[in-house]
Amino acid sequence: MRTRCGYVALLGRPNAGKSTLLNQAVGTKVSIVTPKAQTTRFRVTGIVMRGQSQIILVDTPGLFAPRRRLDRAMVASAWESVAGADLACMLVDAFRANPDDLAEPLEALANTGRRHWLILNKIDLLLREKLLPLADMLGRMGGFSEVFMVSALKRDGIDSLLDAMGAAMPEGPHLYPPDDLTDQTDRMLAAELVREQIFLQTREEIPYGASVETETFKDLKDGSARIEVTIYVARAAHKMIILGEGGSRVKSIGSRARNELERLLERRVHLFIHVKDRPGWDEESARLRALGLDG
Ligand SMILES: Nc1nc2c(ncn2[C@@H]2O[C@H](COP(=O)(O)OP(=O)(O)OP(=O)(O)O)[C@@H](O)[C@H]2O)c(=O)[nH]1
Repeated sequence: MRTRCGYVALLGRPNAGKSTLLNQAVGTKVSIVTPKAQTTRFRVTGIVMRGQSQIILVDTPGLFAPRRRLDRAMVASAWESVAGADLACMLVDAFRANPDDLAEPLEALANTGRRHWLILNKIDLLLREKLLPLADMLGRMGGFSEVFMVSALKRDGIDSLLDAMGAAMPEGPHLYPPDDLTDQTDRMLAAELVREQIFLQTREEIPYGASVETETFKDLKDGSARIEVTIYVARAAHKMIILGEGGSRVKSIGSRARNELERLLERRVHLFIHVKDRPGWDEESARLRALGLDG
């Protein structure tokens, strides 16, 4: 039997549920999930085997109107993922969908000339009578060749979606070994899990102004890992908030991130967190390059 392999770009407004879908598809956490919008900054791939098909899923930063430079870079990065993909999937939060708000990205997607599918997510929050007309309207607006209705959270409809994706991949050799789940390194995962905790444990603009980098990742003789990460914050005042009274918040960020890391890496982890302020970090092109988002 011939093998198939291809790239699927996952697109969608912030908070549509792309990371949740990616993690469900892969079967483990490869992308951080928070209730707040715009948490995805890296293009993370998840690799899913479906019979003879290898599906390489690319999670993209949220598509939204560019305001600051980092935002523009994130939007550009999302469209770049589409250009390199065999299939583009537009994920829409069916519960909060506003067709007017979607007109522009749907048109832009249709104009790429790539094969594109619509995935209506969060159907667990919606009655069927509301869902079907929405699917019909968006399906026509975006010229989608297929429309799927899923609940990424409840894993409803995910298997049929993956079966269809597998069958839609072009014939070709697999690009990754069959047991690879992602191309995200453990270094990147460590930084992302710390960033996830910043999103979960601080409020308002603080998480959006913070970036996290893994400085060292050492394998120790006893099988554990020694990891040092730095949290860069946009303002000195944010540093105080992230540290918390007597360092209590950064301790809590560190211990939750470490627990997650130990669970996912299946090894003991010693995690050290430094907090530094670097005003205007998100305007620096060097930092954008470090995030893989220059342009
Ligand atoms: N009820 C419900 N909630 C969902 C579903 N899928 C995702 N969510 C929730 O929606 C929120 C956003 O999910 P994410 O997966 O982080 O969304 P995202 O599209 O990756 O967001 P960005 O990182 O902002 O691009 C989280 O609180 C999820 O738990 C779903 O099928 N049903």
